[in-house]
Amino acid sequence: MKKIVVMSGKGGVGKSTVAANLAFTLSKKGYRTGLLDCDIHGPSIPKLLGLEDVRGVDSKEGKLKPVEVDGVKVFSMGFMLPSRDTPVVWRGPVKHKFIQEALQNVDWGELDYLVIDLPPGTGDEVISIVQVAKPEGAVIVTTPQSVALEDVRKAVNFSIHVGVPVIGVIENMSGMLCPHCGKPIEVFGAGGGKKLAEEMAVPFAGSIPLDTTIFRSGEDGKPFVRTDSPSAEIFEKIVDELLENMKAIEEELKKIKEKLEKESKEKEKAKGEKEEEKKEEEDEK
Ligand SMILES: Nc1ncnc2c1ncn2[C@@H]1O[C@H](COP(=O)(O)OP(=O)(O)OP(=O)(O)O)[C@@H](O)[C@H]1O
Repeated sequence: MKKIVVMSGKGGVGKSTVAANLAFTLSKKGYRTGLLDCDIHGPSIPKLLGLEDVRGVDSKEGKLKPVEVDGVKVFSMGFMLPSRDTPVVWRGPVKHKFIQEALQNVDWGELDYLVIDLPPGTGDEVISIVQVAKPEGAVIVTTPQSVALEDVRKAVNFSIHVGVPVIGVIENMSGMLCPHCGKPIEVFGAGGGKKLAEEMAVPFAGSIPLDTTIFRSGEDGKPFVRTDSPSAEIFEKIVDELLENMKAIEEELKKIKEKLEKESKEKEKAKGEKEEEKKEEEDEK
């Protein structure tokens, strides 16, 4: 099971929308997919998928059972909270324990991909989740404004620090088509995400426009990739890009690992030969 975390430098940029639709696109491509919402303070996945009333967990032999939505197995930290209106007022260690239990005890069965929706930012909870989950790739979601882009720098540096490769930066709410004249309007600007990704030498996966279909789908509890909107097609290409990047990074890491193993074996061999020579010299003496 490959784990992909979806993160953002700041809140409200569309991270959960991307996480949910990434999971449904992977499932559409034939992969067995799970979606884990790790945002304790503001779990949005239940709302985006019409699961707000799911409460409590159907546990099987001490395992937490995910809810299946159109072939995608979904589990939200929100399912474990007493009610959707209850704020979480736990201190760090309690939250860490809760996160650890949820991450280790969900009964996913056989999966190809697990998409993890992280809380916004790079705080304590994000560190806990990444340490426990050990993901293979990170997707960073941003919007074009400079305030959001500044936080992306932090998110990229965080990924580098914790050793999770960035498989793509996605610029969300990147312009919209005027419903009257059809011309593009750059509501929050555009292109900043791509520039920043280039600057920080991480892959850029694509831009998603500000689109009323995306907003409406979220309100109706349905993934927008299940609609016939142009944004669904755009998103499918973004997912292809993410998968290609992930594959390329995996191959690169495999090569590095093989090179290091070869070097270590050669070092061991040389060391053995040296010791042998030394022993022979001593014997001769
Ligand atoms: N491209 C878009 N076009 C229109 N609406 C969008 C788009 N992307 C996201 N939205 C809407 O913006 C709102 C916030 O999205 P979402 O919950 O995915 O953000 P988030 O970054 O996960 O937020 P949080 O920080 O609270 O977890 C939702 O109502 C969603 O439907």
